[in-house]
Amino acid sequence: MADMCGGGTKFESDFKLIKQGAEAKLYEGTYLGRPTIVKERFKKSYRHVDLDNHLTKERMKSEARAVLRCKLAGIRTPALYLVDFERRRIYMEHIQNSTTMKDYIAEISEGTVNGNAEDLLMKLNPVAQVIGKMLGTLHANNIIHGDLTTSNMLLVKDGSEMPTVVLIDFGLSRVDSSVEDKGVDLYVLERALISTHANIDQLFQTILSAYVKENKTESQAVLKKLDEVRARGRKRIMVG
Ligand SMILES: Nc1ncnc2c1ncn2[C@@H]1O[C@H](COP(=O)(O)OP(=O)(O)OP(=O)(O)O)[C@@H](O)[C@H]1O
Repeated sequence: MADMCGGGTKFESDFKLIKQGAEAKLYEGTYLGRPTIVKERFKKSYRHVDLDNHLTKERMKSEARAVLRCKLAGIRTPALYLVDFERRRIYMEHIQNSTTMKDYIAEISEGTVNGNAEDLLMKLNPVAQVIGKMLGTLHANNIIHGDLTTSNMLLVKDGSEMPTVVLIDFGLSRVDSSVEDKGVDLYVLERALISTHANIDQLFQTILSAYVKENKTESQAVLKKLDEVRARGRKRIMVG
């Protein structure tokens, strides 16, 4: 094997496991001299091996395709360095000095006097604008993220006035999409915001206002779909 080195593999000596998620293991290290994150998807033993290989390969392909489309559209994502289908690994840029939006909101909330919602919204306004603009661009380019949560947005602390937001984890993404898909994408984000961050219902409105400006041609149709998806969600909750 090409990457064997001494008793262990070269990969294991070069990369350190940093997270074991539901779908994948995450490693950090250096690849071709650059700080790198490697995402290695698990084998699912409950699935037939051929089906599992096929599904994993498709997911990795759609992840790579979406990242490329984002780059063309000017949306910041980690650069892809290598896609190794055989070992189920994607090597990507390690976004340095970053924090997830989830942690950032929690951090800002802690520093807000008595959890004052107005104060909190004012502080989060610049980053909400950037997120809305980014999502408007994403959808205007027919890219669906598929898992828009505040853990999948990284905020780079580079001291600049305009926040830099990097979108990650495109494992459920698609690049061929309908207005319905876009409505669902926004609904996922709304639910994620409501369930993890109390006190900031208004934040989603700020994100939507910026979204509308960026995705002018179809935003009204997407917002209408969003309303329909919300209504379906409420019905499901009532029926149980
Ligand atoms: N390229 C990157 N640069 C910096 N940090 C990253 C990068 N990719 C992932 N992370 C960090 O690792 C976390 C998990 O990443 P990711 O969502 O891709 O993995 P996952 O296994 O799908 O996670 P989960 O099971 O929680 O959805 C992110 O929230 C982020 O903190």
